[in-house]
Amino acid sequence: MTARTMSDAELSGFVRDVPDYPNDGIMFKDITGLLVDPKALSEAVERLAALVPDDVDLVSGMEARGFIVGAALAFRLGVGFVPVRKAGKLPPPTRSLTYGLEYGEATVEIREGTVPAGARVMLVDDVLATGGTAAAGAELLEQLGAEVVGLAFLLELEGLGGRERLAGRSVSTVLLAGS
Ligand SMILES: O=P(O)(O)OC[C@H]1O[C@H](OP(=O)(O)OP(=O)(O)O)[C@H](O)[C@@H]1O
Ligand SMILES: Nc1ncnc2[nH]cnc12
Repeated sequence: MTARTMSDAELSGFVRDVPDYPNDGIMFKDITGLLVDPKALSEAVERLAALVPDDVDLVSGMEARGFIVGAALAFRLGVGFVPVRKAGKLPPPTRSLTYGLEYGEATVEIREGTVPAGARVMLVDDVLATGGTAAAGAELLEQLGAEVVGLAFLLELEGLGGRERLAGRSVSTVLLAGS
C-alpha cells in the first residue's frame, strides 16, 4: 500500500464548504479543488484503494461525481468500472430502480449485461449524505446479480443518517465532515 502523503486536515482543506447551495440550509461540500490538485487527487484515490478488499472484480460509481472517483479507483486497482446512471441516459437494455429522496424521488439505471452474475463489486461515491443514492445503487447492482462487497466514500457527512440507511452493509469513508 502507498504511504499517506497528507494528514486528514490537509486533505480536507481541499474540500470547500459552500453555504446555502443548492438550497437554503445546505452546506455543500465542493470537491473540485481536490480533483484539480494532483497530489490531493492521488492521495484520495490511494486512500480509497486502501478501503477495497483484495478480490474485487469491478468498481461501480454513482453519476456524476462518483464516476470521477470511481473510474480513477478502478484504474488504480486494474479492474473495470460500472456506471450507475441517472434516468434516461443509457440506451436499452437497462434495469432501473426508483427510490425516495428527502423530498420526491429519483431513478438510477445500469445497462443490463455489464455485471456478470456473482461479480464482487465495490460501490464508490464522493459523498455519503442521507445514503439514499448509494442504497439504490447497491440494490440495483444486487438485482443484476452482483455481490456488493462494500461501499466507499471520499466524504461522509455526519448527522444525515447515511450509515443507518446502509445498515448491514460494509461502509467505509476517507474523511468525515459535519453537515
Ligand atoms: O447520500 P445522498 O443523500 O443520497 O446524497 C449523496 C449523493 O448526492 C450527490 O450527488 P448529486 O445527486 O448531487 O449529483 P452529482 O454527482 O451529479 O452532482 C453525491 O455525489 C451523491 O451521489
Ligand atoms: N452537502 C452536500 N455536499 C455535496 N454533495 C452532497 N450530496 C448530498 N449532500 C451533499
